[in-house]
Amino acid sequence: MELILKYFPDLTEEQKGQFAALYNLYTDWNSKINVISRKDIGNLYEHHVLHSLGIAKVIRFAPGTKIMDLGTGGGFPGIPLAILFPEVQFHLVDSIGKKVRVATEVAGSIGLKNVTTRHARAEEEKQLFDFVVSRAVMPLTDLLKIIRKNISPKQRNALPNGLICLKGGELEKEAMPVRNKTTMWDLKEFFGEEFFETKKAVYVTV
Ligand SMILES: C[S@@+](CC[C@H](N)C(=O)[O-])C[C@H]1O[C@@H](n2cnc3c(N)ncnc32)[C@H](O)[C@@H]1O
Repeated sequence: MELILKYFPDLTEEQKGQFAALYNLYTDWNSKINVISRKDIGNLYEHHVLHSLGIAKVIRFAPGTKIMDLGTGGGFPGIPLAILFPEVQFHLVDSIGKKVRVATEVAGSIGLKNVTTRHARAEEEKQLFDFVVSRAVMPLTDLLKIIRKNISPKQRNALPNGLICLKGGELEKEAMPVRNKTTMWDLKEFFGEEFFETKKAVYVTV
């Protein structure tokens, strides 16, 4: 929790309470439904919460922005981002129902009003969004094929609408989209912990 304050010092008391509550909630839910590797639960704040918030270091979403988290699992990166941006709407989608249930229960327990969840394949989702975010779901080019239909033509942020993904060191092997403008940030520029040494945020306009 101190780790979140180290990089996001301006949190309100409500946000601090919400981030602090995640530890017990995820420890409890993860013992019933596996959404985080069990040996990694002790690293919840560094490997999952702070990692998710890497997206907030590359873009500050404007109030009213609509975002889909594709393949959210237990709620990453959607739930940490929804805590940080209470005026932004997050729609968390996953094809595995019991994982979506964890995301729904955690969001409800901490009183998030800006989160909706859906048990579906993202291919079935018809709503429009300004951005799609995603962590550890599928290669960029596959994500782009699925979300082209979901990106709103209306712009309300400094960065044009598109896809923002969290990626690990495997990115070198991945094909980069050629027709879209792609920007990459090393998360080690923002976060000093060794875990972030190879982690990247990738933004692709759609
Ligand atoms: C490795 S998990 C990552 C979960 C979460 N994003 C995280 O970082 O903790 C990948 C998730 O993507 C979901 N997924 C894969 N393909 C999907 C699709 N086409 N539509 C919706 N969810 C999908 C899986 O069900 C799984 O929960």
